[in-house]
Amino acid sequence: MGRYSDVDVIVAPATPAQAKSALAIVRVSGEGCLGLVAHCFRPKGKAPLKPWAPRYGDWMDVEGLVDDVMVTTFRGPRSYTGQDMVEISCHGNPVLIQAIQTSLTNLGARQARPGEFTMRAVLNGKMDLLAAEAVNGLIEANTRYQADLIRRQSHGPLVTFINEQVEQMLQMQAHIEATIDYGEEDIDALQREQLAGKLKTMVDAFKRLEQTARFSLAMKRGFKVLLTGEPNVGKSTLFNTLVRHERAIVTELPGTTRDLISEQIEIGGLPIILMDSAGIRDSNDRIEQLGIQKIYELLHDVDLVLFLNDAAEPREPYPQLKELTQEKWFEVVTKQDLVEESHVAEKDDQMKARVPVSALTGKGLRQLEQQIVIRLSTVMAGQSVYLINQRQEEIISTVSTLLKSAADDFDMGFGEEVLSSYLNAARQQLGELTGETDVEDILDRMFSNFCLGK
Ligand SMILES: Nc1nc2c(c(=O)[nH]1)N(C=O)[C@@H](CNc1ccc(C(=O)N[C@@H](CCC(=O)O)C(=O)O)cc1)CN2
Ligand SMILES: Nc1nc2c(ncn2[C@@H]2O[C@H](COP(=O)(O)OP(=O)(O)OP(=O)(O)O)[C@@H](O)[C@H]2O)c(=O)[nH]1
Repeated sequence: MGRYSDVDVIVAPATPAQAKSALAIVRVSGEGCLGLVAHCFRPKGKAPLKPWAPRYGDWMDVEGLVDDVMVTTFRGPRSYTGQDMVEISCHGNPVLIQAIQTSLTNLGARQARPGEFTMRAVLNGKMDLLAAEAVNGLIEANTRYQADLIRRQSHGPLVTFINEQVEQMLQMQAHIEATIDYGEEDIDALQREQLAGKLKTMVDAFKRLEQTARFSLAMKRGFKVLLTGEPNVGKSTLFNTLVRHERAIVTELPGTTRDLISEQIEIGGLPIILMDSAGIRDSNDRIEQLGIQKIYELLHDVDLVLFLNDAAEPREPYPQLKELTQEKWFEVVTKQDLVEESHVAEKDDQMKARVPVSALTGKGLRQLEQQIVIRLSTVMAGQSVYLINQRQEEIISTVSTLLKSAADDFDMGFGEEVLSSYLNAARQQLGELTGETDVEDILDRMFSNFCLGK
């Protein structure tokens, strides 16, 4: 079990310990915890405690009655941690929660470290590292959409993907070994070409996976969507309409520029930081002040740009926009109520869509929101595997770089053994991702971010 002893009985509140609430749960895990609990808990009635069946009774400490509680016992290995466990459900008062904990630490239990219950679950084979990270992700999720993504991921698609890739790498390496061992000469050109082809497929797969991290990050901090366009096209009006139309999420918005008015809303389950660039585009003076560079930076910093165009006096989109990738911006034709229907020309290609709206009548708003969601989730389209946190992102990014270098070096004519050593390094990284190598180091770093009692 390495330096992680799990013989200690650990105790921690699994619910907020500093706030008052109707109920609270104190969690206990470890060999002998049922005995400790027997010292403090007096169930009503004579029947003995049965595992997995909650019982009502009194919790006592040396001073007397602490609280009337519900106690559920679990018998290892059929528990969350895989050990004997107890859950004490008491009244949600910090004083009572603390008293229950103290009554147990006085008997020899110790306060659990953050994430230690889940760490034990990993060490006891109840879940793998990625599933444990998903538990934390679930607790941190801000929207239902995000929770769903994380839950789906925790069921193993990432592990399956990694295992498949590692298998491929091993096959390539076995192939290389075989030719190095038995062949008097180098691998022939055809075999090199095949290896290069496989490597390229692998590089692409990891690149796609790497990009999903951007999406997950945005799911946490919000997707930045910027409204731009000439003065008077209706930016502020559309901004206000979208904000009122959707439930506004009131949170702090770190990192948004002062010159921008912004508001966090939710569209189609995606958290969105809607920004009105009125402050920037207001007058030519301000554009001069801020400099073209600033606008460039802003356009590149946000996830999506809506170029608003007045239906009655359409203009050419800004040249800066045309330098962005196609999925990163689209045109919104405003004030449709002022023009004939025939002006509403929709383009065929979805990525070149021009969305007609009227903030006045509400026409086209649904389509606009749909288009925003489509654009923002393009990274995820057709992708069943994705990354949910920074640790995963860092590892996949390293693997991606290693494979890219391998492909480049191989193209430049380096030998197969060079390729093989890149693959070794990549497999080592992937082992860390799933927890096959260096588990304890990873556990240390990973679980320090968890909630107490989890
Ligand atoms: N009261 C309570 N609610 C909770 C949890 C908990 O631990 N306690 N959970 C904690 O995350 C979540 C539910 N997840 C759980 C996962 C596994 C087990 C568990 O005891 N598993 C055993 C026994 C399964 C069985 O009875 O068949 C096992 O896996 O062997 C319990 C809860 C959310 N709600
Ligand atoms: N008929 C009609 N008028 C609109 C619509 N949207 C905005 N307007 C009007 O257009 C004018 C400009 O709207 P704003 O929302 O202030 O435009 P803006 O782009 O934010 O303007 P600046 O703050 O100067 O950049 C106002 O008089 C609005 O009432 C619309 O959908 N239909």
